[in-house]
This record gives sequence, structure tokens and C-alpha cells, in this order.
Amino acid sequence: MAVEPLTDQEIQRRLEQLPGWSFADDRLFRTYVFKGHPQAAGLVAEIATIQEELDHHSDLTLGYNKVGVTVNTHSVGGKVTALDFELAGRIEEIAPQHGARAD
Ligand SMILES: C[C@H](O)[C@H](O)[C@H]1CNC2=NC(N)=NC(=O)C2=N1
Repeated sequence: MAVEPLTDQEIQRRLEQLPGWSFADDRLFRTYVFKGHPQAAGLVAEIATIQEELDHHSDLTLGYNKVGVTVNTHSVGGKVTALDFELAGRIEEIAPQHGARAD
């Protein structure tokens, strides 16, 4: 299946199902906050596993108690595609298990 950039309208529609995520500059992003560093690092490790499974990888930033996730699809020139929403949705499913809360 060829992956194609989503229209702005489609991106906005899908974002309504992903509270906490934003779209700007051709990427999806969100920040999670944790009780401490081990919890934040634990989420990053589990995201890495999911990314290998999907063969789709975000840019992750790990701070003391924060994790930043940014994703778009390189193969279509750095636009947002359904693959980015699939990864974001998978991350949303597991983040609460690490005690993540909104920034
Ligand atoms: C060869 C490999 O399948 C590609 O490089 C994959 C890996 N992960 C990727 N991740 C993201 N975010 N965009 C891509 O286009 C992409 N392509």
C-alpha cells in the first residue's frame, strides 16, 4: 500500500481522536510528563519496541521527567501520513501504563 500525505482537513479530523497531540510544521507532536526519570525512560524503551514493529520511527527527546515525541514520514518528503497516526495511537495506548500525564 502506497503511503500518501494526508490533507490538512484529514489531519484535523484524525487529531480529534488524539487529545494532547498537535500538528504544526508538517509533523505530529506531544509531550508527556512523569513522576521521575525511570518512568520517562521506560516509555521511551517501549516506544522503541513499537517503532521497530511498525518500521516507523519518531524523534524522541528524553528529559528528567519528560518525553517529547515528534513524527512525520520521511519517505514522502516529511509529511504527515496514516503511519504517523498509527504510531501516535499506539503510543497513546501504552503511555498511561508508565504514569504519563499531559505536559
Ligand atoms: C527502510 C525503512 O523501512 C525506512 O527507512 C522507514 C523506517 N522508519 C521510518 N520512520 C519514519 N518516521 N518515516 C519513514 O519514512 C521511515 N521509513
